[in-house]
Amino acid sequence: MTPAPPRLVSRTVEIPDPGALLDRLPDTDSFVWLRDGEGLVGWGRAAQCDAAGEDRFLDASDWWRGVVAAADVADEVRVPGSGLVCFGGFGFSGDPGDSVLAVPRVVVGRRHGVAWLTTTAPEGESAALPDLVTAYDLPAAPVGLTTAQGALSDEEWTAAVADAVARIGAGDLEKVVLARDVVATAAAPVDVRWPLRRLARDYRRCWTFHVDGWFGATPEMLVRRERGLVTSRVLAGTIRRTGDDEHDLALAATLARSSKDLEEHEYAVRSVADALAPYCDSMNLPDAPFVLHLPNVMHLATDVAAVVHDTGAGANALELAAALHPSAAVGGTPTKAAVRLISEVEGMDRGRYAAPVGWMDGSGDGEYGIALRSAHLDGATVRLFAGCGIVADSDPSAELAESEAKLVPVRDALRGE
Ligand SMILES: C=C(O[C@@H]1C=C(C(=O)O)C=C[C@H]1O)C(=O)O
Repeated sequence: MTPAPPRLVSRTVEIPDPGALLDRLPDTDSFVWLRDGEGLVGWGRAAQCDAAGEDRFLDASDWWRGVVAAADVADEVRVPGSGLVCFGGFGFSGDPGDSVLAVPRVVVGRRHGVAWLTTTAPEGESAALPDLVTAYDLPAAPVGLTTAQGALSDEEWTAAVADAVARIGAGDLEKVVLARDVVATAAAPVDVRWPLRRLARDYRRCWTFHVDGWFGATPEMLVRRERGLVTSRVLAGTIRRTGDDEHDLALAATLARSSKDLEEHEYAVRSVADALAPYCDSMNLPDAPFVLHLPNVMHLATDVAAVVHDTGAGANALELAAALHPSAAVGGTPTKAAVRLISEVEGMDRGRYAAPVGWMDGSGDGEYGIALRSAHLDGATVRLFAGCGIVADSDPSAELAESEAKLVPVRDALRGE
């Protein structure tokens, strides 16, 4: 049961350039969605819906529709992300599926150079007036970090990959994405603003996020809905970078021609296109993927675009995310068989790793990324996750190396300068 929607009062005003948005964040209960200096940061909770189970997305979306219908909103900026907004983080699987949709008390946003401040409070309570002038002390670096294996040892995980390859060979399924976790422990509680700053600085083409202790910098946009235009960035097919630019370019060319990677990519694009089709018209699917260069890896990437049926009453960003999750990029093909195999062989609960994370506004516009290159912070413990698409000719030790490369962003972000 989701809670009855509260009546919220929300005010948005344009503000002078607030500088780096991450510098405005206090150290408690923050929400972050940033790419290349733009996006939203927030803190405090004016309202919250906890959801779980198979219906977690649609329960949360119904709650949000109720909140929006009851709210008193004045928004002088009127762009996607201004006015009333919620942040959401969702469980990967429906069991237990622990998820949240929360409305921050304060949001500071920037889009195309225009900045705004939104304050929201339950009716009858006065809104928090934030202090955007005081610079906070710089967050301290994590101290005394040690790293340990997660649910499976390296040997156990490569054995699970080999098992999955055999199942694919036997015709049980075509592709499955298997993930592993690694646990880092610091000597004192970690201030999430430290890794967030590093990720936002080093991974500018990714979306740096934080909701409820789940943070990371994802390169994969599950769905963006902006005034009725729907886009999705599909990734699948990966090569590690070597640090030698010339060699990396040659590797990128190999990636663009690799039949294993192209096949894996094709599954992922098809799953996104099929899932969006019932909600959208005029879909544009590029003929061939491009190579996305990130500091740690390169991916085959395809940007899918479409127009949502009936902008006003049509599916909102969260409902589209619900239709898309789990895509072949993080589940596999066919989805049901892949998700079953994941729960059989991974030996861990993914929590919110590889699930939708992002924000949505009162018009249903928003962005939900896939929570990859991510971790869960709980006090002094950080649990990092990474996974790989396994197909018929996957080599378990190469997949282990690929998962290590995908752990690099968060690992590096936790290091001191
Ligand atoms: C599962 C992850 O990444 C996904 C798997 C990829 C692959 O197997 O090539 C590439 C990008 C993502 O879709 C991860 O980063 O943990």
